[in-house]
Amino acid sequence: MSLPAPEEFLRIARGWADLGWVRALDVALAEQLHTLAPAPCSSCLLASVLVSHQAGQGHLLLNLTDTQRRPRAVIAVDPDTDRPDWPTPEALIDALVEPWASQLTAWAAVTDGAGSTPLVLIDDALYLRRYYRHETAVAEAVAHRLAEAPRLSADAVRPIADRLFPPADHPAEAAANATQKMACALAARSQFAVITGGPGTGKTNTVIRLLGLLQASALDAGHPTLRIRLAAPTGKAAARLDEAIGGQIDQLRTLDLPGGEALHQAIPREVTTLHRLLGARPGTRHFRHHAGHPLPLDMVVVDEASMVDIEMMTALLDALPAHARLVLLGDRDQLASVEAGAVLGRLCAQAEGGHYQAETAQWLQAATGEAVDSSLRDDTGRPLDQAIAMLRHSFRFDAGGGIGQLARAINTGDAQTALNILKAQDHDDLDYRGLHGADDPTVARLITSRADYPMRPAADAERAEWDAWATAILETAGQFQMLTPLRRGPFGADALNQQIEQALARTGQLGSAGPPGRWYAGRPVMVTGNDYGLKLMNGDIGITLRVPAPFGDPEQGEDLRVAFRSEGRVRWVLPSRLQHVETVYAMTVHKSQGSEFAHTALIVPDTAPPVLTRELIYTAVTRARERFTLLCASDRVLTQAIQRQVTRQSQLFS
Ligand SMILES: Nc1ncnc2c1ncn2[C@@H]1O[C@H](COP(=O)(O)OP(=O)(O)OP(=O)(O)O)[C@@H](O)[C@H]1O
Repeated sequence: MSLPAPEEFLRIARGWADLGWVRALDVALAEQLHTLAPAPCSSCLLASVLVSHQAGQGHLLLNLTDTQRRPRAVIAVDPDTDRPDWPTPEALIDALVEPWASQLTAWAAVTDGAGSTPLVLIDDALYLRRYYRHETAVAEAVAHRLAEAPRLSADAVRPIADRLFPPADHPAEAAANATQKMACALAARSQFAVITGGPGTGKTNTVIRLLGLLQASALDAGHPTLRIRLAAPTGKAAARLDEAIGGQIDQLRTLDLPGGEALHQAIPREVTTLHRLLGARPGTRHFRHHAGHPLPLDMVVVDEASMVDIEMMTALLDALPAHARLVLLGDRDQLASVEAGAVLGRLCAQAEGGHYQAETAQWLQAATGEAVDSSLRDDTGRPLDQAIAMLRHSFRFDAGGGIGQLARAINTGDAQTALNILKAQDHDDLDYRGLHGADDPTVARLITSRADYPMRPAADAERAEWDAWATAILETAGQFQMLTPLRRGPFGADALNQQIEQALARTGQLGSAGPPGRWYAGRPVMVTGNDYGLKLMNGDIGITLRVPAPFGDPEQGEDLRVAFRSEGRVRWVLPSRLQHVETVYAMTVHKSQGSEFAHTALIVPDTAPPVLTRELIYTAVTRARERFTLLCASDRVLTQAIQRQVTRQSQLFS
């Protein structure tokens, strides 16, 4: 077949949008571009629909060669959809005869980055200009920081590093300590560093020691201490880091570091969100801090960096003063942000192999007394590799534990071993249950049989008692979380939440199920957008409770309030003030990122949606601290998911 004329193509593309194959937004872009700069042929408009579609899938670019080679990897058409009598995207991609890139070069909407055209073509990578700009800005800012000479001499680092990481007795711990010590020194050496590792590998422990090292050496040299802020992409992740660091900072006191009390005063204990740090302006994409008004800081540490998308990373690098250090912490194997650009994944793509040059290895040995393993040496390693440390020993999941073994099998794509581990029933921390359809009562039973909630205070109790009660309830509710890959459909979070509400109503655990979104005592909700007025952040979880209003005065009657814990205290919010919340007996795995629960249960549906990937299953499993349950409707779907790894299209750090 031959390609249709541009106008006819746009009509076909609108049909694709009606069928849900692409977004209306993707077609609107092509229409707008064609109005501004008429396309010489429809292959140009096809490319513009696809590059926008790719952005919606989290990719920064459309690779033209790969798209022609494997159209289905870019746009998979649902085989069950009634096909119209017009061509599919795949058929049109197959019909391209002329070299696609040279057709695009002839279009006024495309340049190689010069000017301000909406599309940019670099070799055979087509970008929306916005993402091209972000990718270039992030790559340049990181390269600039990496090019700076080492900040600290190995001789200055050594005595402090030795105190920070005293020798451990147990061989496994001694090895983990040595890796953390090297990661800490590596991060101290340059202005940009990444510390990656799975759950409980000591990223936080290492970074707190890094802060101790930097502040102690500043004090030792008679310099002012660094102005440091700790941040995370979501409120929930910030709160979790906040809880984790207190004890680890206190441990520093026992290590006899230079600087004494002044050192402890110089270690920040508060964690903020990136939005707050940069000064988000409600309703705009702009921040108060940027290159023209940089952050008044010498160092920023970002935890859960896998959730940081390219746009946020650009904004952060833009707002950092040129001299400031940036340290990113995160698990590179976790799901990337839903937004475009898997920045941490790209940064750490080679982390497994180390790739440390001789100079780095010598510096590390001098700074820590530890030798870099020969398997991690590579004299052709890139400057970026010299600033990336990977922690490999988990203190949370012992080597013999089920969750740790399962996470490892998933990460290596070994679906058969993962299934064997799950089904062997010989790990106390794992549980596998078959699901017979989405309305299998097993799902609701996990919620209705939850631990009992603490006793309600007396009606005339003071506010402090209600706060303590709400805290205990939030803790109990936070012990278990049901996770699903999907939002919609029978196995999606929306349907599961309704099903669970109905089951709770049947067992008398709530008044009546009512329509979705109705407020009732016991309803757990998650905030889905930052609300600066209420001091609630995206990802914060609250629980609806019936309490005297006002507290301490039962005569006035009772009312529903949603209790949240934020910034170390309970915040009671009127339900009507919560504009962006959803019920979270079940939540999507994407929403669970940055959170952790004693027990999680993951639903694997009976068909494989594109979102069900290795990263998603790994993220769900590693949300569990003590116990993981798999509710599996199809072993085949689980196997396919573990074998499917997403590669976000991008040229960042390539
Ligand atoms: N070198 C070490 N020796 C002994 N215990 C350690 C060491 N490093 C970390 N731990 C302990 O292991 C646990 C996990 O450490 P940490 O919180 O630093 O890991 P993490 O990688 O930041 O975890 P997460 O994935 O939850 O962010 C903590 O209880 C910590 O005290």
